[in-house]
Amino acid sequence: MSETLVMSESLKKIASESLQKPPALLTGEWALFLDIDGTLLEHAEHPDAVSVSDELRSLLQGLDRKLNGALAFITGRSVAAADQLFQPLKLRAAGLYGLEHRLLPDDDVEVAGEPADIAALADEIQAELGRGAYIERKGRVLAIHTRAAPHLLPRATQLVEQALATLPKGYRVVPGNAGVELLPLEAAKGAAIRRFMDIAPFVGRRPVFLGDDTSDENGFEAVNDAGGLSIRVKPPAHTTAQYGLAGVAETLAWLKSQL
Ligand SMILES: O=P(O)(O)OC[C@H]1O[C@H](O[C@H]2O[C@H](CO)[C@@H](O)[C@H](O)[C@H]2O)[C@H](O)[C@@H](O)[C@@H]1O
Ligand SMILES: [Mg+2]
Repeated sequence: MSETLVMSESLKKIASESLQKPPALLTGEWALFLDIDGTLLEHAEHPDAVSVSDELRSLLQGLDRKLNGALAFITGRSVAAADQLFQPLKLRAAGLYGLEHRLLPDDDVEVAGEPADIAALADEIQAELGRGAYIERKGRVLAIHTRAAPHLLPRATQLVEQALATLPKGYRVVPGNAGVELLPLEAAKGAAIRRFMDIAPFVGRRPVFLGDDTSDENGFEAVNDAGGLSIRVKPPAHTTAQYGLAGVAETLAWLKSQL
């Protein structure tokens, strides 16, 4: 390895390690936006294999109360999937990277169907990758999970990238955690956060967003621009987040300290 490469690798490490833990701060002035997987929940082998403890439910309920409702999930899962996980707790939520919004905890969310071209693509990818990959079909969003067969990730990524040429314009490919996702351009966590920030009880507060993934970077930019606070869980070498937390356990401890 060249000396320059060694030096830049060690500089990257320092950059990531130098991210400070976030300060204690949640008062009535703040609005809290939370990613789910990898932030509140440790990753599991399969999307359906995660579970939510009663302790986490009460923590979220307590924070929601403390913030007078200015708390929302901002997740790549659908709102229905988030509800299923956290039941009976229902919170405000943006699902599918902001394609779905539940602005009030009890509102219904209209579930969009799967377009024919996305359905055909999902079938083709499943046939090509076989059972080692799990294709999560989320209407207009496709997640190809390769956690159980990591060697399939490069091919999975190639297949969705190739599909961009044949699909109607307006889709993009985003790296997931042990997988890759295909999503409409308008599905972006930053836009989802901005939408909440325009309405009560969020309006006028400063946003805080916690997330752990590439798709969360856009949310970090949105809260940075709004004078808020961005926190990356397990921060990599490069992130636009201002603060870092080492993992799910440290994130939950920080959230608890805000009650
Ligand atoms: O935005 P998030 O709330 O973090 O959701 C992102 C995706 O999370 C889920 O997939 C990831 O977590 C699974 C459970 O740990 C894991 O098996 C998978 O490998 C991860 O990629 C979820 O299934 C996706 O729909 C979300 O988009
Ligand atoms: Mg996540």
